[in-house]
Amino acid sequence: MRIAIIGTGGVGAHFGSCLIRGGEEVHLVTTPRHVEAIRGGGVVDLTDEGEARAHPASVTSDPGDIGPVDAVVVAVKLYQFEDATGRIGPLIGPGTVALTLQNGVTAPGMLGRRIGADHVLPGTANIVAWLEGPGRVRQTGGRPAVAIAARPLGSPRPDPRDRQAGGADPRAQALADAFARGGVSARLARDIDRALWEKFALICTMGGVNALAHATTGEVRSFPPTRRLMEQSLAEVRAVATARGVALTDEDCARVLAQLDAVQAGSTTSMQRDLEQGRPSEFDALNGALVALADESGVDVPLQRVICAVLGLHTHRGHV
Ligand SMILES: NC(=O)C1=CN([C@@H]2O[C@H](COP(=O)(O)OP(=O)(O)OC[C@H]3O[C@@H](n4cnc5c(N)ncnc54)[C@H](OP(=O)(O)O)[C@@H]3O)[C@@H](O)[C@H]2O)C=CC1
Ligand SMILES: CC(C)(CO)C(=O)C(=O)O
Repeated sequence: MRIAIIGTGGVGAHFGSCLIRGGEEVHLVTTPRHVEAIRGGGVVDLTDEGEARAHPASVTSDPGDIGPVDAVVVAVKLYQFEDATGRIGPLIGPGTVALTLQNGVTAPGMLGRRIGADHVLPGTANIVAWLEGPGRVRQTGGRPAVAIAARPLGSPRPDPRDRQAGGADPRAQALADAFARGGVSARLARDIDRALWEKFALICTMGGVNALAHATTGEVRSFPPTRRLMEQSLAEVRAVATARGVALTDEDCARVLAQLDAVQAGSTTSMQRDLEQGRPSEFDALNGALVALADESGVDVPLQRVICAVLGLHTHRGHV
């Protein structure tokens, strides 16, 4: 498959390396500092298994150098999204699909407004990865996973109770197969909205409450007062999801809580790490976006407001 990846940070560089090693024709679109490093030595991918080097078919800052591809994977931060996708045009042909892997629920709609909903496959990434330097990525915590919408954003939503309705789009299947060949656990999601909101609940809670408490997930979950904040955060996200037509069930919420209980005690999130290291962070596009959606829907989310106020102050000050 001919695949372009926009952004070579934690997510883009690791998945890029996997897709290259799985045999796909991978083109990377990234910032000049990564272009230079990757042209010189490939993508250096550091995992618990050791170091691997992967050489893409091309690496550039200009999508015009690549032209139309079968699939685009958008792997930039939410605050870089509009800028990075503003130049996506040359990569999109009539049959191209573009996968969004951002946390939160806003990226698919933003991309759909730009290139047309029929081209957009919303997705989620379950991975712990970060940049160690230009072209150099560290991934840890076991085999990463992606969930890819079985059908593009513009498709009518099949009734989730009807197992026969609305088969998978062959392009979504081909992309999932490519990830799987690269060693990534890949599944097609018939109800991607539910998957996005579940991940949103996890990230607003783990990232938001951890950063508010300046603590790891292990500390937050084992101290009863902060554990109650975790539970309150999940309940707030659930209320907003329900108001917006995505009725997360008790089982969905129990699954998210079980994930929070299962991650390694020292775990943090990418947003939290960015905040703690004084880098721009996605809190405004995650907990902040949740508050905006809650306001639109008339839902009260007092804890999310506190998280946003405190993290806003940290951002203003430049560090946690
Ligand atoms: N990291 C993780 O473990 C996880 C992250 N996510 C989500 O995935 C998304 C990506 O996160 P992550 O990989 O951590 O982010 P990173 O900050 O590590 O990577 C983003 C990359 O995009 C590059 N970039 C910035 N602007 C552009 C542009 N205009 N065109 C092309 N490339 C550009 C950046 O370059 P430069 O380095 O020069 O700034 C950087 O290399 C986020 O929405 C995050 O929430 C989801 C699950 C886990
Ligand atoms: C919580 C986690 C690690 C799950 O993939 C994540 O999404 C992030 O750090 O941004």
